[in-house]
Amino acid sequence: MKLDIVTIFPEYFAPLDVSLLGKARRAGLLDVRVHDLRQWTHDRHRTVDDTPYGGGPGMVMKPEPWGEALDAIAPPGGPVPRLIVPTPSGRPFTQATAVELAEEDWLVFACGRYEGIDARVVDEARTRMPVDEVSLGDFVLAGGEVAVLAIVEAVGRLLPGVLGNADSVADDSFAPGAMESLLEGPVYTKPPVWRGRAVPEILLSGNHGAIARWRRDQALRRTVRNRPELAARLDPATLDAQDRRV
Ligand SMILES: OB(O)c1ccc2cc[nH]c2c1
Repeated sequence: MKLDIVTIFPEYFAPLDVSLLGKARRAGLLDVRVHDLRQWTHDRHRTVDDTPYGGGPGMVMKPEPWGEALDAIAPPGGPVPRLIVPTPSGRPFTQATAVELAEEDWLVFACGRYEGIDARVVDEARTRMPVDEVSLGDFVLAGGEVAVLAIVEAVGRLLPGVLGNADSVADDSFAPGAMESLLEGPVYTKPPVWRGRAVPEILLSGNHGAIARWRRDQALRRTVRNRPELAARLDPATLDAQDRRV
């Protein structure tokens, strides 16, 4: 998968050189290019923002540098990427979104700053590529960079070969299939007793069927407790009276 990231803070993406994603890049599974938006400015101050039409606080990112950046990265008439634009006003980014994006060959990320990017940039981009404006949640960051890091990690870990144990993806919270709308339950490792707290006996039993049932029950309990709106989506048959009580 090819990723192009456009930002005025390229240094934000140093973390993409470490851990899983760093290994994936070195293994050739991910081809990540980070671009400084200011390379597409032409004035002495390398200006990327200006005051908002209609008044109001803050500054807005100018369309010209973005237009030139997208033209340079994905020349019109050439191969077409999927443009991802993090914004607090975007559609919710979920595990299902990550799974969908992991199927793409080429993603371009636009990191907004200030009050956002001039709306004509996305409008114009939509005439020649798919554009997803996405939000990580009902909170506001100072720009799109942290959101892009999160999205790149959520998508990158789904690519074949990136995670050492591909099975763990299937057990993710929200993973399509058995775990959809379910939170992962608690996990344990050695020692068997730590500060007087023992690992649940069932996990030491070797009874894999019983362990699977216990884990699902724990996932259901945690989902009912922490995300009742997700639990409400579950088939009632999978939630018995005891689980609903948690
Ligand atoms: O919270 B966010 O995902 C986000 C994304 C982009 C911009 C641009 C300025 N503030 C932003 C916040």
